[in-house]
Amino acid sequence: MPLDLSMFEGHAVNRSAAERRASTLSARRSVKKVYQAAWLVNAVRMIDLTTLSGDDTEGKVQRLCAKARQPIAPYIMDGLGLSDMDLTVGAVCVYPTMVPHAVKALKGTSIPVASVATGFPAGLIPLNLRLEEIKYAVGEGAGEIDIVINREMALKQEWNQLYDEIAAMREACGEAHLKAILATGELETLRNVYAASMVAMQAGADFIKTSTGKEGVNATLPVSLTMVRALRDYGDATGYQIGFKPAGGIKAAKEAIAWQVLMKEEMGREWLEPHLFRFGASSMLGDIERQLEHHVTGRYASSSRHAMS
Ligand SMILES: O=C[C@H](O)COP(=O)(O)O
Repeated sequence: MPLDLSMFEGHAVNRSAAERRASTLSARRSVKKVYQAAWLVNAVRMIDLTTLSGDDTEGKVQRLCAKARQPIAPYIMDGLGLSDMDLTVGAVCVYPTMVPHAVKALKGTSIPVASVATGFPAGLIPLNLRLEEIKYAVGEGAGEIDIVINREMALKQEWNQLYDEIAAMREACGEAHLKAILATGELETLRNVYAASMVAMQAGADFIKTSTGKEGVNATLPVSLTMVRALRDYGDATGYQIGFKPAGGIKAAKEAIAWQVLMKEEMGREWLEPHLFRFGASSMLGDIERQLEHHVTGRYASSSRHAMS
């Protein structure tokens, strides 16, 4: 199916309105304190627990996968009355050459392995190599592929070319899910963010994702609101449900609540499930565990920089 430009051409996004709306998503106003622990546990189910560093090793990936299998210490789960719950994160996200290590370490679980691909994070290698990288990661066992879009095409508003590239990536993924990283911090305008979201969804993305975590500006609430409105408009027009993944710089438990409030208010409860929402985060789980520990014991065993009050 060719790209339908009418789904986004001429669509204006008012930045200050998006910023105003995002600033009212304060966790304290929308989530009663007594329910915060439940929202934090739900956030854990939706984390793509990530390591994307130059010094990644098999051992580091094994430790990450152990945490993915048991994200919250058993005594905290007991204290929450959740000792029977088989809580895991949503996925583990790694570089392509780390996929076999993650697949091995997650054997026997239903936790998917997500791999970045297509020349992450800049994507500035020829398309045939980007497609080969997808096929390599899928061949090694990745069930989810996080691709990066070509920012030059988005900045020049070459939407048909961008659509063709993402459609080719979709095909290279085969059965694997495709998450399209827009790198919104590099797209200059919210109008470009909205258009790129629409192009990615029309080209077959299962999820749209804000950032690689490597841009100067990564996930923000106003940009997320723009993307979520795009996926809502796309759903209204086509009937398809597309997932959303904010990623990059999300570290604090209270941020996990703010993003869930955004999804609940804009999309409804259904978008608070791992098949339609993920947090891409390398360090947020640690703060969530500290806050849950505090909820159970009334104290922090280790110092927390991100108290929820
Ligand atoms: O996709 C996930 C991001 O790369 C994670 O970014 P972060 O390390 O800032 O949490």
